Amino acid sequence: MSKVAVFGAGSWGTAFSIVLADAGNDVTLWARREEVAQTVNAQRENSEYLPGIELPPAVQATHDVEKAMHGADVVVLATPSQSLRANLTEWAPYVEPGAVFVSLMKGVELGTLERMSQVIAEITDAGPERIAVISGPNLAKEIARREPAASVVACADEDVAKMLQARVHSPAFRPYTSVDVLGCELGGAYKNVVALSVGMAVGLGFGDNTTASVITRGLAETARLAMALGANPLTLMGLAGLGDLVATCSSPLSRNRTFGEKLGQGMTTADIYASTRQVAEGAKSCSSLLALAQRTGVDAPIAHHVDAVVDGRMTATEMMDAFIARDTKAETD
Ligand SMILES: NC(=O)C1=CN([C@@H]2O[C@H](COP(=O)(O)OP(=O)(O)OC[C@H]3O[C@@H](n4cnc5c(N)ncnc54)[C@H](O)[C@@H]3O)[C@@H](O)[C@H]2O)C=CC1
Ligand SMILES: O=C(CO)COP(=O)(O)O
Repeated sequence: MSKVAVFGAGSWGTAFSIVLADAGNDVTLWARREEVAQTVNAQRENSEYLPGIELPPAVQATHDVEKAMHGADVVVLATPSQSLRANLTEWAPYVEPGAVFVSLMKGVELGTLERMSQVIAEITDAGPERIAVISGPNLAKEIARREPAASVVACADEDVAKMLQARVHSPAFRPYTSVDVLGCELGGAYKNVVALSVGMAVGLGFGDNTTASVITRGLAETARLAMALGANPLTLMGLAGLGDLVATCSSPLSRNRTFGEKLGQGMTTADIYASTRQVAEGAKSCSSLLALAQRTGVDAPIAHHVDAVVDGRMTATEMMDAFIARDTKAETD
């Protein structure tokens, strides 16, 4: 059996451990808090993040980094994007030589404006053939319940993408390969920002015309930036683009959409942070994606307005009014 180390025992790290175990891997799940690792091992459940889901015997949790890394040829990273740099700096000395990194994270680092694959490359000595991304319409709770879903495994080296595809293909999880790491990462990070604005529309009481309009213009904005940075446009039409955008913007399970809904109902960002432990990546990545768009010379009205609402400089109502009042133009511009 092949061993995979999963770092981050939150919703997605835990749910993805189930996929890996179902696909025939031996999984060591690293938890930041020792008591979480102990509970997982004793009760076969991560009661805080995935209550009611029984973890298969092939998933063992630990708080010990060295133990988690030992013998693992694949290292899966599922922490919040903004803490990855600090986390990986601590973990890098224990990585097995030649191990492949897989990012499950959907954010862009504040300040550096780096995607997670870029942060991994900077902190470790791994080349692009050792850095992959898995991204798609994969809400953790549904994946943990083994509801059928597809996803994309992207790596610049297609053979490595195929190797990982085989390692994560389970009875309920269907992975497709891609070599477009950048397109997958930007699709994953941007859909969170769009989901925030869709959530705001829902929180304000608007219906499906509004949300469909925002989703569609969100896809146009994502594609504009991703293509300017070199992504394959077809990636944005695929599972890591449109697929994830639709899942996240439609689902009450999405933390980003829920965060937006609360903003739409008038809660402040500080109040929302105080009300949950769960990460909503878009609330930070709206700033980094906006800065990336500005640096690239790309128009990003959704990121611009979402950033203003999250930062308390504008209300959700003012954002929706501003969307409609913008200078008119051709749809395909
Ligand atoms: N939950 C989901 O449905 C999906 C989430 N993702 C992505 O996976 C990544 C992780 O998200 P979730 O597991 O959902 O988040 P979560 O909020 O459920 O869990 C976050 C995990 O990170 C840990 N953590 C928090 N701060 C930390 C720090 N400073 N250092 C180390 N660990 C820290 C927490 O203890 C927890 O284990 C995010 O980038 C998210 O966008 C991707 C696909 C699906
Ligand atoms: O990325 C996700 C689904 O693919 C999960 O979205 P949220 O982080 O908004 O819950």
